[in-house]
Amino acid sequence: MTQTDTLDIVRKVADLRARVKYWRDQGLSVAMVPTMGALHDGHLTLVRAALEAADRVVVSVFVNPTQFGPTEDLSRYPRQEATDAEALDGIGCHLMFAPTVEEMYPDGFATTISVKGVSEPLEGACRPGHFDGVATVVAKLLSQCGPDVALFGEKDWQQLAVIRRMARDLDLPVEIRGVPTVREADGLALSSRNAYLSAEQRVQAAALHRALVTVAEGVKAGQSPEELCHRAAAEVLAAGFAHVDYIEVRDAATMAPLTGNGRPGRVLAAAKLGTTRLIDNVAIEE
Ligand SMILES: Nc1ncnc2c1ncn2[C@@H]1O[C@H](COP(=O)(O)OP(=O)(O)OP(=O)(O)O)[C@@H](O)[C@H]1O
Ligand SMILES: CC(C)(CO)[C@@H](O)C(=O)[O-]
Ligand code: BAL
Repeated sequence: MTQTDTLDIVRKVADLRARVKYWRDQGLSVAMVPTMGALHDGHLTLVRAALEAADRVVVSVFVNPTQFGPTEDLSRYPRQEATDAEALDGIGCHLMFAPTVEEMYPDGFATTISVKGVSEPLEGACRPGHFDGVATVVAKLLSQCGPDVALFGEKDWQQLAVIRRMARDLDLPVEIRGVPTVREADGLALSSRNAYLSAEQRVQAAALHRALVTVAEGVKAGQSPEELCHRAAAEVLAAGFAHVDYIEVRDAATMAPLTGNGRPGRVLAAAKLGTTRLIDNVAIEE
């Protein structure tokens, strides 16, 4: 098998496995960054961290249909593989794994991974079945690639918590690493879905992060989380958002309500700006 300095693209699980075996035979370590493509600087930050973490980096680009609800944006989700490949090549990524839906879910596919507890509230409650789709596809990607380390963004904090739980529960031989959220100058978390926003909405969008920071600071100062979250939701609506799905303070690892037992907390939110659903979260500093 040849090994070039430029990015290679494979679409078959067998080809991914062959490439990883080739690297393993040379004693090289492997990192994986799962994505749904439409890559932005948040993704590229994960890839740069992966390049620091291992000798070889695989980025998967797969818009996973099973994590989208029937009324969600699967058909209009941005797809731009050529641009993604160029961006990955430009920063020294070694391999892009871009399977088809048939390759990932062949006829007769019948298995779902469901992570209880941590996947149930917040995103799990708003998007029924979403985390089953995420957990199942991430388990498959990790099994197909067999990396030493897999990197995920803290922007999707609950997703990271679900994946950590799954990896522990299934004894997956991989380190799950979180990477801090990359933000625009006004605080908006980079997200592929930001591409849906109009110029006016793009300005309004920063209100979500501002509201989360206010809640986190208030909780740290000893104010009531319920009152803070209630006020934050009102601020977000006043800024132009159409609907707040949730703004809540939770245990950072389990997503259970925070009980003041000294465990780290997180403020998490999802809200709709026009038809675009944005999510974000911030830490409650100790
Ligand atoms: N701003 C960001 N900072 C850090 N990581 C990010 C950021 N945005 C996305 N990621 C991470 O990149 C990985 C792939 O995410 P994904 O392809 O869904 O992109 P996205 O921008 O989150 O898109 P979406 O609009 O679907 O939320 C995930 O681990 C996600 O948490
Ligand atoms: C982890 C993931 C790639 C699984 O499809 C997706 O949920 C995402 O991009 O965050
Ligand atoms: N970044 C999370 C993937 C999703 O919203 O489906």
